[in-house]
Amino acid sequence: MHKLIDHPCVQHKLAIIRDVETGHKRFRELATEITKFLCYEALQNIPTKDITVTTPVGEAKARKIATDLVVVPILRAGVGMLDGILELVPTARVGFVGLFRDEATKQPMTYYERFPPQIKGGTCFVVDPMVATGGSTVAALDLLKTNGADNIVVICIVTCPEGLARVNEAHPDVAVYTAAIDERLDERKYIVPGLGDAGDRLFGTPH
Ligand SMILES: O=P(O)(O)OC[C@H]1O[C@H](OP(=O)(O)OP(=O)(O)O)[C@H](O)[C@@H]1O
Ligand SMILES: O=c1cc[nH]c(=O)[nH]1
Ligand SMILES: [Mg+2]
Repeated sequence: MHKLIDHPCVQHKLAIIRDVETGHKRFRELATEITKFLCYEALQNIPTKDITVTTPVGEAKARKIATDLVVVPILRAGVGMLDGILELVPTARVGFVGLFRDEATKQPMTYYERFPPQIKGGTCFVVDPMVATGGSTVAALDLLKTNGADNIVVICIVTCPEGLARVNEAHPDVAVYTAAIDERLDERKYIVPGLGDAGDRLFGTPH
């Protein structure tokens, strides 16, 4: 399952973050701003509990979030989405998956994993700006599930049909929230038109 967030505010920011002229400072700011909108949408279906609060005037029926939230950025580029989620959900816990895509084989290589115990029973948000072949996302989801997570949502900024199909085939229970579903992958397995190398654009490293 996937959900494309087509809201004008998201699409306006997406237009700027895609632009090759946008530098790393503005790119980082936009990644945070876009992530906040995507996270807001992804939070729509999290468990809540009914409570009663006493206002100065009377008793009000109310709802509070009733799940532990764990954000899991995929290093490195996923870190660019962490602040946006934490601004929206400051109490979220944070786990990390370190993965990079081998330049030659395009296969994800895992170099780090660290999760809080609340991935079991809580709601996990895996964040990475790009779901290209989907290999990195599937590897992160495999790791999380092996460690006991069973309620996971993916938030990305740009994906493509191939990546969505791969994630959906391996993990049909996981919803992917995205600001864009682009046309295709090129011969280097970059998303076209995409936004280039998200990690390099976020952190100002040369590609
Ligand atoms: O869907 P895939 O085909 O697996 O590609 C997407 C992955 O590639 C990028 O990371 P990269 O390997 O460049 O690592 P980095 O974040 O350290 O730059 C991106 O941030 C995803 O993690
Ligand atoms: O288009 C792409 C594909 C993989 N990783 C990126 O950063 N961008
Ligand atoms: Mg990169």
